Amino acid sequence: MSHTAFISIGDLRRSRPALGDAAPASAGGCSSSGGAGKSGCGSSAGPEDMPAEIWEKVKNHPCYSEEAHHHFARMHVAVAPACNIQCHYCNRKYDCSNESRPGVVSQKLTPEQAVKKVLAVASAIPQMTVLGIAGPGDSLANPQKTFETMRLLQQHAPDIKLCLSTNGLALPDWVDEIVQYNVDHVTITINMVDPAVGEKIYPWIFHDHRRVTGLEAARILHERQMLGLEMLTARGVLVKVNSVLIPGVNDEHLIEVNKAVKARGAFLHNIMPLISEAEHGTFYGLNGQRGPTAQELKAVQDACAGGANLMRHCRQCRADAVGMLGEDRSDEFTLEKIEDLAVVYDLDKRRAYQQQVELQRQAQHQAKVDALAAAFDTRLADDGLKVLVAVASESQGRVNQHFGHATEFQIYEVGAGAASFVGHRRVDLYCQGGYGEDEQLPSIVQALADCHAVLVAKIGACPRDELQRAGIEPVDRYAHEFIEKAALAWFADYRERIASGAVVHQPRGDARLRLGAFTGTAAA
Ligand SMILES: C[S@@+](CC[C@H](N)C(=O)[O-])C[C@H]1O[C@@H](n2cnc3c(N)ncnc32)[C@H](O)[C@@H]1O
Ligand code: SF4
Ligand code: SF4
Repeated sequence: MSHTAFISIGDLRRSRPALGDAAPASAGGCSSSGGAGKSGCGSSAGPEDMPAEIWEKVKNHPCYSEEAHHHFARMHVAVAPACNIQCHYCNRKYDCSNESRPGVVSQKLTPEQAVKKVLAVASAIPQMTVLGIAGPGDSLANPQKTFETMRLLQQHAPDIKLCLSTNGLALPDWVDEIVQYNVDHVTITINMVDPAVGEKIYPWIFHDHRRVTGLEAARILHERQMLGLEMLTARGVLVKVNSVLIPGVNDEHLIEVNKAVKARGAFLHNIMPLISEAEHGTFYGLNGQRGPTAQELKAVQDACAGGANLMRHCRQCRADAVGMLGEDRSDEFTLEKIEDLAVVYDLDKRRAYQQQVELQRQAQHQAKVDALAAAFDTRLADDGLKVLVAVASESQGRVNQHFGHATEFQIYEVGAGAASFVGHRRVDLYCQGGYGEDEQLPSIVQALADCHAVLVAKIGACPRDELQRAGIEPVDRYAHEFIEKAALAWFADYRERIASGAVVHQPRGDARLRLGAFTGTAAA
C-alpha cells in the first residue's frame, strides 16, 4: 500500500491497473521529478520510494514525512541557550509567549527538567514520537546539556526519536556522540555555500577559542557545515538542511545550496522564509531587510526541482513547541504544571496507541487513493495548465473547514495529472465570536492572491463576494471530500468552462516569480 500524501495519476495507476494507459504519464516519486509539484515529493514520499530502514526512520516523523504530520506530534525542549555564531536574523533575547517562531521560548530547562517534561508530554500525548533540541541557541554550542538530555531520554523513553538542530559550526566535533546517543535526525541550517554570501548573513563566529569576523568567519562556517554534513550522512544519520530565504541576499543562491547539500547526501531541504519584524530587534529587522512573499518562497522552491527533496510543511516552531505541527500546547506543560501531573510512562500503551494511529493513517490514505481512482473515469489531456487552489481543512486531508474558521490555508498546485501540496499560508481569523471581521478580509484575500479558487466546507456571503471581486472562486460544493479529489474535480470543471468560453483563464502574474526580481529591502 502506498503511504504518500502526494497523489498523482502515477499512484492511481499503481493501485488501479484498470486505469491503464489512458492516464497521462505523471508518475509520483522522486526519480521522475519534473514539475513544481514533484519537487515536494521528498517529504511526502512513501515506503516504495526509499529503503526500508529509511522508511522506518521517517514514517512517524512529522517533519520528515508530510503525511505523518497530520497524525504524529513532536516536541522541543529548550536546554540549549548559548550560541557560537551570530546570524543577522536572530535575537534570542526577544521573548513573547504568544509568538510562534524559531528561537522563542518561555522557560529554559535543565536536562533533568527537560526529561520530566518529555515524560509528562509523552504520557498525555501518546502520538508524540519525536523530541528535538532546537535552541533557543545552538544544540552543539551546549553539548553537555544536549547530550545529557539525550542520554537520560534513552534510558527513560527509549521509543522516542531524537533530533537536534545546529548551525553546523561545532558539528564535526560531535558526530561520534550523535551516533552514540542514537540521534536519528539532525538539522543543519545552511544558508550559503559561498562565503561572500555568508559574510552578509553572519557578522561573527566563535571558533577555536577566538572570535572570527567577515569573510574568514563565513569561510570557516561553510567548511565546517559541509564537513559535518558529509560525516553524518556517511554514518547513516538522516540530515535535513534548513535554509532561511533572505530576499536580495541568498534567494537564487539557494538553488546552489540545494545542489550542494544533495550531493553530500542530505535527505530533505527545508527552505524557510525569513521572519524579520523590527520589534524582534534583529539586525535585519532593524535595518529594513524584508522576508519573502509566499510567492517568492514558492518560486525558489520550484527552481530547486530535481535537486534535494523539499520540505514544504514546516511551521517554523518555537524552541519549546509541543504538539502537532501547526498547534502549540507548550502552555499546558510549563514546569509549574508538570509538577502536579501524574506521569505514567507506559511504553506498551504508547506503542499500542501509535499502532492504531498508523493503521488509521493507512486506512485514510487508501480511502483517498480509492476515491481518486473512482473520480478518474474521464481523463484530461495535459495541456500544461497548472493553477493554485487554497483549501480550508482542519483534519483527515479533507475539505472540512469553514472559511471563517481557518487560520491557515493549504495550497495545492493542480494540473491535469496531479494535485500536489506546495505549502500553507497563515491568515488572520475571519470569524471571531460568531461574527465575520470584515477588516481582516483584505489581508486574507491578499494572502491567497495567486490562487484561482478556495475550497471550503462553507463560506458566508461577504467573503464570497470579496473573493470573487479578487478573481478567486469560492467553492463549497466539495465539502468533506478528500482534498486532492476535490481539487482535481474543480480543475476538470474549470477546464471545461475555459473550453466552453464561460470563463477566460487569467494567469496570476506573481504565481511564477521571475527569479532575480527580489529587491532585498523594499517593504513586503
Ligand atoms: C532557532 S534555530 C536553533 C537551531 C540552530 N541554532 C540553528 O540556527 O540551526 C532553529 C531554526 O530557526 C531558524 N531561524 C531563526 N531565526 C529565524 C528568523 N528570524 N527567520 C527565519 N528562520 C529563523 C534558524 O535558521 C534555524 O534553522
Ligand atoms: S545559529 Fe541559531 S541560535 Fe545561533 S544566532 Fe543563528 S539562528 Fe540564532
Ligand atoms: S520548525 Fe519545521 S522542521 Fe522544526 S519541528 Fe517545526 S515543522 Fe518540524
